[in-house]
Amino acid sequence: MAFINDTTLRDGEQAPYVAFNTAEKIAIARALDACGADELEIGIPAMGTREQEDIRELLALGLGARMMTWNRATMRDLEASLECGVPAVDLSIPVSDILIDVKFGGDKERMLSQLEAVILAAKREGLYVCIGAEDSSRADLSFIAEVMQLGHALGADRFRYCDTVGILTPTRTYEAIKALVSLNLLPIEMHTHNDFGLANANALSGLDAGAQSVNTTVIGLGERAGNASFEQISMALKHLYGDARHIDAMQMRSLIAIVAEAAGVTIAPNAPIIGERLFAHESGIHADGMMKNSRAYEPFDAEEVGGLRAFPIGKHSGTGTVMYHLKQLGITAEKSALHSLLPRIREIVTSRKQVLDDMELVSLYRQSQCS
Ligand SMILES: CC(=O)SCCNC(=O)CCNC(=O)[C@H](O)C(C)(C)COP(=O)(O)OP(=O)(O)OC[C@H]1O[C@@H](n2cnc3c(N)ncnc32)[C@H](O)[C@@H]1OP(=O)(O)O
Ligand SMILES: O=C(O)CCC(=O)C(=O)O
Repeated sequence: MAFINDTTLRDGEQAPYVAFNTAEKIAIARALDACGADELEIGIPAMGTREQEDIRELLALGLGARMMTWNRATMRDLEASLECGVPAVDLSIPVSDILIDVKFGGDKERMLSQLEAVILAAKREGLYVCIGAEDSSRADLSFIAEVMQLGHALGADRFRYCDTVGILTPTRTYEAIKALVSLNLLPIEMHTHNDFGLANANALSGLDAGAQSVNTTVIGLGERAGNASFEQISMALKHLYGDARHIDAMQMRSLIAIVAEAAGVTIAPNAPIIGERLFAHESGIHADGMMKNSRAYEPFDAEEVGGLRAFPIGKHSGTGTVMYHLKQLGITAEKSALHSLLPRIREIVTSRKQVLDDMELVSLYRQSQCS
C-alpha cells in the first residue's frame, strides 16, 4: 500500500495568500489523520517561535499519523526542529544546477558536506530522515544517484524526488524513478507540482515505477498551481490501484471544507471527487443510463464521498429525465407524449442559463396537454 505524506500544513500553506492560524492547523491535522494520511508535514521550525509553538501543539495532539517538519539542510534549521521534539525531518537541498547556483554559488561539494553533517546530526538524535531533493526533475540522474548514495551510507530513511516546477510528464517520471529505484538505495517519495495539470498523474506514475510514498495536499493547495491532491490520490489509490484504503465520506467532506475555508478558496463544482455537481447527470443519454443502472456513468458510488445524485432538467435532458421528475410528482405520462416539451425546455434554459425546477416542468407539461 502506498504511503501518503500530506504536506497541506507546509507546501499547502505556501500557496500565495494562504496563512493558517493555530486552530485551523489543529483542525486540518485532526481531519487528515481521520482520513487516513500516514504522515503529516506540519511546518517549518526555522520560521520562528510562533511556527514552533504551533508545531508543538500539533505534536501534542498525539495523532496516529507521524509528524515531520521541513528544514533546509542546515544545523540551525535542524536545531529548531529538535527543539520542537519532532520525530521526523525532511532535510532539503537543491539538486539541479540552476538551484545549486542560486543557493550554494554552484558549489556542490559544500552542499554535499553540509547535507552530510546535518544528516549525521539528525540520525544521532534518532530522527527519521527524509532527504528533500529540490528540483530533482531538472537535475542529472547521476547527481541524484550520488546524493542517494550519500544518504544511504549515512543512514537516511527516504528520498523525496521533487518536481519542483512541475515540468515532468508521466513517461519521463516513470523512466527517472525506475532508474533510481533500480539502484536499491533509498525508498522514494514523489513530490509533484501541478503547473501543467499533471501532478497527480506524475505522482502515480512514480508509484507505478516503484516509488513507495507520495506527497499530497488537500484540494491540491500549494506553490503556484499546487501539488498532487490528497483526496484525488487517495481515491485513485483505492479505486484504480487496489489499495486497501478506508475512506470515510463524511470525514473527507469535512476535511475539504475545513481546508477550503481556512485557505479562503472555493471548490470548483466539477472538482474531481468532491465537486458538488459531479453526480448531477443532465445529458439525456447519461440520465437514462443511470436510471437503468446506477453504475452506468459513475466510476464509484456518490455515497462514498457524500455526493448527491441529481438529474437536472436542462438543455441536454431527454424525455427519460422529464418522465422521472413527473413521476416523482405523482404524474404518470407516456414518454412519447413528452418529446414536444424538449424544444421549449432547451429554449428556456439557454436563454436564462438555469435549469427548470419541478413546478416549472409541471406547468409546461399542463400547457402541452391543453394545446
Ligand atoms: C521548493 C520549496 O517549497 S522550499 C520551501 C520554501 N518555503 C519557504 O520559503 C517558506 C518559509 N520560509 C521562510 O519563512 C523564510 O524564507 C525563512 C525563515 C526560511 C528564511 O528567511 P531568511 O533567512 O530571511 O532568508 P530568505 O527567505 O530571504 O532566503 C532564503 C535563504 O535560504 C537559503 N536556502 C534556501 N534553500 C536552502 C537549502 N535547501 N539549504 C540551505 N540554504 C538554503 C537561500 O540561499 C537564502 O540564503 P541567504 O539568506 O544566505 O541568501
Ligand atoms: O525539499 C523538499 O522536501 C520539498 C521541496 C518542495 O516543496 C518542492 O521542491 O516543491
